[in-house]
Amino acid sequence: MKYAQTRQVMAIAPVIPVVVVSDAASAVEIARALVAGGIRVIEVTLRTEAGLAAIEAIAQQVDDICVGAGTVWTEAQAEQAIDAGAEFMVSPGIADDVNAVAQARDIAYLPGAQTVSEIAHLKRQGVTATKLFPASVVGGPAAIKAFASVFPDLVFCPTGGIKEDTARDYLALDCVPCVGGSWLVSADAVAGGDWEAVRLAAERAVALSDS
Ligand SMILES: O=C(O)C(=O)C[C@H](O)[C@H](O)COP(=O)(O)O
Repeated sequence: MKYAQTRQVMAIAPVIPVVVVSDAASAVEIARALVAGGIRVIEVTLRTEAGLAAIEAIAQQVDDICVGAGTVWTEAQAEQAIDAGAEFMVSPGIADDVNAVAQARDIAYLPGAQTVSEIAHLKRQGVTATKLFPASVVGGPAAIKAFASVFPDLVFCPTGGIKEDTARDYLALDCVPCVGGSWLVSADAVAGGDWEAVRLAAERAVALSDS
């Protein structure tokens, strides 16, 4: 069971941008803008029809970015995402079937958890890194501190409700190598094709790791 890859993905940038795309072409533009701003990782959610095609297009057309699939709930989705070129997978909650695929295919995986019991379940499955979702609702940095006290060997990627101005509070915790968030790629920027706004948001996100 190898989960070292998950921590490698979490070490790429202080933020894993979570994107919801409506077409593969704009996904490629988004990924290029993120790379131009210094963020070399992207989580494309499978919440839209275009998600898989977007992962494939980014994997084939954008250099120097680690592309992953988000909102992965089923074994079939996991297999399809990996076949499309996903290098990591993320689920908002526990999805044991997806975890089994991640282990069988030796790919980085960040399953979500909300409670101590869910984190304990994931730990029993061999998971050493979890997405905490929705982080702001679950209790923010204070909650993560409390979770970390009973799971000192785990790391967290809090996601959900985190913005540019609150990310630093999470990243200040030793057990939080990165956060996830959709704020870098706003719906307005995508609708207007404003890739420069995405690049600038990525640049500001990189700066979050400066102490
Ligand atoms: O689709 C998934 O797999 C999710 O778990 C949900 C996303 O991670 C959140 O939508 C990001 O949260 P926001 O930054 O608050 O928008």
